[in-house]
Amino acid sequence: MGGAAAAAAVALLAATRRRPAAGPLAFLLPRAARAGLHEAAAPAAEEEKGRTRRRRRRRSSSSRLLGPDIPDTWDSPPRAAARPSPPSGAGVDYDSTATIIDGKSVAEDIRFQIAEEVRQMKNAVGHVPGLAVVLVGDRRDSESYVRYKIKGCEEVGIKSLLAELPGNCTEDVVVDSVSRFNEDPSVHGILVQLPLPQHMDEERILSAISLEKDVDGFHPLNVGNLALRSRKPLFVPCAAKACLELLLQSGIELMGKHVTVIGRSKVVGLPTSLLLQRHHATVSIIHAFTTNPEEITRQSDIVISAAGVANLVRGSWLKKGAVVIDVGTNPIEDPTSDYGYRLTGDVCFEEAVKLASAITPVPGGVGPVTIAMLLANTLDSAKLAYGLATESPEL
Ligand SMILES: NC(=O)C1=CN([C@@H]2O[C@H](COP(=O)(O)OP(=O)(O)OC[C@H]3O[C@@H](n4cnc5c(N)ncnc54)[C@H](OP(=O)(O)O)[C@@H]3O)[C@@H](O)[C@H]2O)C=CC1
Ligand SMILES: Nc1nc(=O)c2c([nH]1)NC[C@@H]1CN(c3ccc(C(=O)N[C@@H](CCC(=O)O)C(=O)O)cc3)C=[N+]21
Repeated sequence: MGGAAAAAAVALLAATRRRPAAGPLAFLLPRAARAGLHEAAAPAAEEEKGRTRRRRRRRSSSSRLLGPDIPDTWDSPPRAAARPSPPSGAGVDYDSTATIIDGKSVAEDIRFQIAEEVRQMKNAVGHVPGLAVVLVGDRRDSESYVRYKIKGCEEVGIKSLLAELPGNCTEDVVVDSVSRFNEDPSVHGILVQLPLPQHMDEERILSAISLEKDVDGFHPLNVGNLALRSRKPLFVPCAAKACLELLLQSGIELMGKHVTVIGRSKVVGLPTSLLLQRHHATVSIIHAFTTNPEEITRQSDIVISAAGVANLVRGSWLKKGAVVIDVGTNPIEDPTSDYGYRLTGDVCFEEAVKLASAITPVPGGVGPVTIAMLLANTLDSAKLAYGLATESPEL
């Protein structure tokens, strides 16, 4: 963001007020056109419209945004292929009163706040946060996700560095790249994009990231501290934080609620279930060996799915009024799309939206908030490095 735009963004921030009390989810309803950060320097009339929109979307007081947060050795059964698609709901009136939780809007608010804090940091210490991304190989999906992360950095004024390594390089080359970023004082966060090529020892590479720069929160010590009630991790994995942020911002109570998490990976399922327990939810975990998963989800107030299986969660898996958070991001063939495929979640949206009280879409739900949380973790890391914070914030 340029100087003028940043100044306008500050003015805009100063003009915002807390969200007026409305229905708990009213401020997250989708809107036709959402002002991006780049529009902060828009002319006065546009700016006034932006202010009104932002006022409507102020964060709820229960949400905590910025925080500086076991090896998986089980054998997996053969991975279930994408389930057969249910009848297409395209163009159909869903006959639903569910709130569609707008992740893009939540992410935009978070980025807006981060941009302001980055500006303040620059004024205070003359430095901005830095995020280093290590990308090994040429998987198209990984390349896209890395692009989103770098674009997110640009939008909020975080410096980004990218190390692109060939898929056939050695593990040592990746570890060396991580080590260089560990030693670079302008880098506050290091992310090694997963999955890594099969010949590499993921645990070894992730453990090479210094604890203070582990903005993905995958370091065993960060995972362990997340699991222990008396401890606090430096960083919490971004997708888990995103799920909690969406629930809290949507005014959804967690204490004593039965939440089912589908998936137990270190990227999403495991940290999400641990974070939910810290918020006093009663958590059930479903994985690939679970029998009759639908019996568990049918009893759940909240279902969070991160299995990576398209259309796994059908309407019949949900109780009426359940809240559904769909983390799954699965490419499925679609000859009508420009690229020949489109992204879909784990949840059969057309069926679930008829039963749920609130639901995240894919795309436009958890994904953009995950990226925003990566920026938040990087900012928090830089705050600690420059002495602007003394400990990681509450989870
Ligand atoms: N939107 C976002 O921000 C993000 C989205 N994602 C998406 O989330 C999904 C999951 O990602 P990730 O956790 O990295 O994936 P993994 O493959 O590492 O883990 C998947 C988990 O789901 C479980 N699982 C797989 N199939 C089934 C099934 N049929 N029934 C029940 N459980 C099942 C597995 O069980 P087991 O442990 O027994 O093998 C495993 O624990 C993917 O679609 C990914 O693209 C990921 C990160 C962020
Ligand atoms: N070290 C590491 N950390 C990760 O956090 C990590 C990773 N590796 N490897 C892959 C998974 C996946 N993941 C996503 C992040 C954002 C979107 C996202 O922004 N999705 C958009 C859609 C994007 C599109 O349209 O292509 C959305 O849902 O709206 C999706 C998936 C993070 N992961």
